[in-house]
Amino acid sequence: MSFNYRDDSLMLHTDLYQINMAETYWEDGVSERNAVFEVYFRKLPFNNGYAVFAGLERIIQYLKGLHFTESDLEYLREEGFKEDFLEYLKDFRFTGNIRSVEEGEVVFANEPLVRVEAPLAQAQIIETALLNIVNYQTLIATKASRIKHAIGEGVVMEFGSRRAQEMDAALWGTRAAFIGGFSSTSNVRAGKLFGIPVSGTHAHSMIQAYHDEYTAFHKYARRHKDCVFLVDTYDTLRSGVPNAIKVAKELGDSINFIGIRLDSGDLAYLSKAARKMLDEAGFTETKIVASNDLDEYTIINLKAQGAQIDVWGIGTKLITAFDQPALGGVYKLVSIEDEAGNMQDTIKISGNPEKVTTPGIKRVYRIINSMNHKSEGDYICLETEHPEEEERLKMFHPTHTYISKFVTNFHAKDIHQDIFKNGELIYKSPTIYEAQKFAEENLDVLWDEYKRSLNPEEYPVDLSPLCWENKMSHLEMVKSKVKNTQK
Ligand SMILES: Nc1ncnc2c1ncn2[C@@H]1O[C@H](COP(=O)(O)OP(=O)(O)OP(=O)(O)O)[C@@H](O)[C@H]1O
Ligand SMILES: O=P(O)(O)OC[C@H]1O[C@H](OP(=O)(O)OP(=O)(O)O)[C@H](O)[C@@H]1O
Ligand SMILES: O=C(O)c1cccnc1
Repeated sequence: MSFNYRDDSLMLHTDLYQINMAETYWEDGVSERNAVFEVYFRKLPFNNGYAVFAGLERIIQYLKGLHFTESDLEYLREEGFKEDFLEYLKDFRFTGNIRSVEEGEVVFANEPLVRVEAPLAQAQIIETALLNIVNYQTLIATKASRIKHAIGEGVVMEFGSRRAQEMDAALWGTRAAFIGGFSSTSNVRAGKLFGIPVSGTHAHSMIQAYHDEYTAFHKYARRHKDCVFLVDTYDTLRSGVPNAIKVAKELGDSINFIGIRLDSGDLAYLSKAARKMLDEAGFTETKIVASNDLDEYTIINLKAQGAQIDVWGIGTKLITAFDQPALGGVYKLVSIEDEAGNMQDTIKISGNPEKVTTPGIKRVYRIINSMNHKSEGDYICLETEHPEEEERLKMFHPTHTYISKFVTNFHAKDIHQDIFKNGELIYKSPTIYEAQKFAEENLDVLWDEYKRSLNPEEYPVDLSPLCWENKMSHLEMVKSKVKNTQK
């Protein structure tokens, strides 16, 4: 086994069955037929009322210049793929269209997030990577948003790299967390690659290396003007905080005594006691940083106890999406070109009504009330429809259709952007700061009832009457086909 292919690529970052299906299409002469797939998830993660979309930047990087390298083809040859098909794969490039919601967009269950319109074989092969990217990054951006929501105005540092499911997750996870509202990361490479602010304190090992806090704090301060001293190595209130105060007093203006960090024990009690000691010593501006397996639940609880924590350091429970380790995003075929060159909508049936796919090439509009600028819900319609031109819109629940309302005086915002057109990247990515701000603005459009972390209201994601009728007629068509097969 070798990891040293000079031309390793992400092309084979797919499931074998995708390549087998692509081969089937190619051999049958249908590989170039236009196909439309949609990425969406069926259930919001963490029982949250919304999700924050992330992953587009990596999708762009992945698709740009995607091709089979020599060693990719060599490997497929060894796996038994034949020369004629390998010859076809040699010229593989992504030549399709991508429409996607932007990073930081607030999204909901059952609405298309990314739409791929491409030759069938291409659209098939890229499924695995697209889901891999969107499922993880959206999960982490959403977890980060929940944590940030619990914190409110406070600063939150991302500390997860050491606990992440390997390096890619640490890197892209911290980026997603920044989009979701985090303030900085401890991962220096993420700072370099993405421009996320980096920040950090120091570890217990530094105190242990010098055997005492007083010496360690002094040594650290010689090269680091901005100091956050970790105070819980031996005894927080009897040793850590007094030593930090002593060193800060001795060094005076030659350092910025920015803060102390608590990493164990009763964080509510210790933070209150430490606040008192710092204030009494005149360090009223010195902040208290807390870490230790924190998540939104502990944060809310600590706040309820009156904890005096200004800055939060969050690792494991964010980066591993501890309470829900996967988002179940799927990739479904909704329309495909027939022999005559016409697009035919397709459906996948399930005993579970929530799992029946919605056929057709669609758009998603956020229906924003023009009076209060809050969203009435999302409206999924066929691409040919123009709700933005309507005066009055009927919105109804797609499975419980009796739940309906008429909306007037609204603005319909198309939540997707064109990203690739005929294989060419036409989208200009925002900065990471713009993506974070975009997420904040999108959350502002939601009523608080959808944003609370516990038992939020269900946000309406509705189908247009035309889209719904199209779904019903395909359902009927498939049912009668099945009946005829049984005869
Ligand atoms: N006042 C508090 N209320 C609720 N949870 C708290 C409070 N203080 C700390 N916690 C949380 O309780 C957990 C305590 O973890 P644990 O039992 O491992 O103790 P510890 O303080 O980390 O001890 P150790 O010295 O072994 O590191 C952490 O998740 C921490 O965030
Ligand atoms: O608790 P998390 O949310 O995962 O945040 C990251 C943790 O990583 C560090 O602990 P670790 O024991 O790895 O190293 P240390 O010796 O520096 O405390 C740090 O002190 C945090 O507790
Ligand atoms: O800078 C810190 O305090 C830090 C960084 C990574 C993990 N835990 C803490």
